[in-house]
Amino acid sequence: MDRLAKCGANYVPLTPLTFLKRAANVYSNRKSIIHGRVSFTWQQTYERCCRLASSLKSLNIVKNNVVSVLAPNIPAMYEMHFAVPMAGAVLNTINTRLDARNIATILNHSEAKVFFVDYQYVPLARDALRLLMASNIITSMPLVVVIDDIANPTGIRLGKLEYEHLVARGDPGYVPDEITDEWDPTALNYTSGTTSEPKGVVYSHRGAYLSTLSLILGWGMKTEPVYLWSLPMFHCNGWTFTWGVAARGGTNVCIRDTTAAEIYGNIASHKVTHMCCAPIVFNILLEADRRPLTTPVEILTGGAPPPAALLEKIESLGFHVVHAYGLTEATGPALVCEWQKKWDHLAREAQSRLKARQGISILTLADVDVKDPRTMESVTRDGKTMGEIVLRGSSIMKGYLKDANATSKAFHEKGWFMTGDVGVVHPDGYIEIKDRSKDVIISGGENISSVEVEAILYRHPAVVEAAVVAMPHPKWGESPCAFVTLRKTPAAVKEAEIIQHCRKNLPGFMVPKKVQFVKELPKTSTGKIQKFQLRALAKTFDDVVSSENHGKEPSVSQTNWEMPTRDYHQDHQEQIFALSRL
Ligand SMILES: Nc1ncnc2c1ncn2[C@@H]1O[C@H](COP(=O)(O)OP(=O)(O)OP(=O)(O)O)[C@@H](O)[C@H]1O
Repeated sequence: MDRLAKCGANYVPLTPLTFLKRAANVYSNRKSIIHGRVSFTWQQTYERCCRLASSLKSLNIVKNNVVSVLAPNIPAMYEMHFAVPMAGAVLNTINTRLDARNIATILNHSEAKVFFVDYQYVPLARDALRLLMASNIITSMPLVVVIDDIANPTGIRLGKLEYEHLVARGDPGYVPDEITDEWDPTALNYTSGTTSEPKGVVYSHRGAYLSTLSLILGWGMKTEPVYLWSLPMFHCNGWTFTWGVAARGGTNVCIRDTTAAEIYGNIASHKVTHMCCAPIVFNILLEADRRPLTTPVEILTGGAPPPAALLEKIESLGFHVVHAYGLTEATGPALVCEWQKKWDHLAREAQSRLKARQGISILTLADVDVKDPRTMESVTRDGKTMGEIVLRGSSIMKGYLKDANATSKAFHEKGWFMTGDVGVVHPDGYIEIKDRSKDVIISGGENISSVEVEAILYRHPAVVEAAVVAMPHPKWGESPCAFVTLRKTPAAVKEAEIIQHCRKNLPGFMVPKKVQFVKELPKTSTGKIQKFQLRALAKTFDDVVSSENHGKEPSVSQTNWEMPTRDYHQDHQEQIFALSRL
C-alpha cells in the first residue's frame, strides 16, 4: 500500500479558491452578492474575479506580492478574497478604523504593490501615503486603485486607476495558475494590537481552506444561507466566511456600516439567516428600535467574552447564538461552544452560562489544551485550575511576517501555539477563558479573573458595558477596579450600589474596590476594550480604597475619556511568569 503514489488525480493542494469555481458551476444563477440596489449571481462573481485577477497580472503583480485593501464590506472587498490569490498574490485587508500612521506602517511593512482604497477612505489613504513618502523608508510606493461607489459613482480618485475599470478591461476567460503548494501564502492580516504592537499574520491556502470547512461544520451552516456582513471582512477575512459563503452557495448581503437600522432593515428585506459579530454589537441591537424577527437568525459571536446575561437578552429577541473563541493567529475562531442536546431542557440562565464558555476545538485543530506554561503539563479538568490555552493544528498561521523572534515565541518547541490567554478546562472538556494573561489581577496572592467580575457587573440592570482591571492596592498589591458605562435610567446609580451588587454575587476579594463610571470605554479598531489604557488610569486613582472607607460615601465620578499615552506593559516572558504564579 505504501507504494501507491500521489498524483494529480488524488492529491490536489487545498485552497479556498476551489469554492468559487464550484459555486459558479452549481449555483450559477443564484444571487452571490446583494449591496443596496446592486446584485450579482455566482457566475457573474466568478467572471468579475477572473477579470480582476487578469488585470492585476497586467499591472505586473507576481506570485507572493502583497495587494492591500482599505474598504468596508462592499462587493469589491468580497471579490478580492478570490481575485487577488487567483493572480498569485497575497491579500492584505486593512482595518478601516486605523489611523494614517498605522496604515502607513502596514503598507511599508507588507511592501504592498497595489493599494485598493474605497472612495470614502481616500482622505485617510492620502494621509497614509503622504506619511510613507515623507518617511524616506519606503523603496517603492504601492500603485493606488480607488473603488468608487458601485451604484452611484462619485468620480473621487487618487491617481488614475479605478476598480470597475480594472474589472471591465480584464479577461473573463482568465485561467488562474494552479496552486502547486498549499503552503503558499494567501492572506496577510495584522493583529489588532490590543496588547502589543500589531504583527503581520500569514495564512496559507491550506490553513484558509481547512479553517473555512471547520467553521461551516462547527456552526452547522447548511447550503444557500443568506449571510449578512455585520462582521468586517478585514477581521480575519470575516472569520473565513468570505470563502465559506461561496462554499455553501450562499448570498452575501454587503453593508457599509454596522448600524442597527442597516442590520434590522437587511434582515427583513433579504430574509437573512446568518451573521457574525462581536458581543458589543448585541448592545447596538438591544438599544435600538427593534424590528421583530420573522424568522430566527443564527449569530456566531466571538472576539471578546459574551457575558451570559447579554446572551440571554439577545436570544430573547429571536437570535440564536453560537459562541466561538479565536485569534488572528488561528485564522479566526479556533474553539466553538458546540451545543449538546442534553442541555436543551435546562433553564435559560443555565443554558446561557454553558454557552458563555469558549468551547471545544474546531475540527481542523489537532488538539487544544490548557497547560501550565512552565512545565507544559495539562491542568486538571476541574473548571478551576488555570493555565495558558494552547492550540495545534492546520488553522494556525504560518507565522508572523518578517518577525522570526515573535514567531518563535508564539510557537512552543513542544509543538503548541501559545495563545497568551488564561483558561480552565471543565470536567466535560469545554474550555472557558478566564482572562488574557496580562489582565489577570493578583490580589493578596489570589488570582482574580477580570472576566468573572465583569460577568457579574453585566447582571446589574443599569450596566451597559463593564471592564475590570488591576489597580495598585497598599495592602493587597493589586485589587479589582471596575470601569462601567450606564444605561440612561432616571434614577442615578451610585458606586456603592454597584459594589453592593458585586458583594452579593462574588467572594469578598473579587469585589471591585472602586467603580468608575465613564461615558465610554476605550476600544481598539476591532472594538476590543483597551485594558492597558484603563490600567494606566487606575494607577492614578488616589481614592483606591473607596469602598473600604466605611461610613464615607464613595465618590461617583464621570470620566470624559482621554487617551493616556500607550503603555505596553509586560512582554511575553513576563506574562508567562505571571501565569506561573497561578
Ligand atoms: N469568545 C471569546 N471570549 C473571550 N475572549 C476572546 C474570545 N474570542 C477572542 N477573544 C480574545 O481576543 C483575542 C484575539 O484577538 P485578535 O486576534 O483580534 O488580536 P488582539 O489580541 O486584539 O491583538 P494583539 O494580539 O495585537 O493584542 C484572544 O487572544 C482573546 O483574548
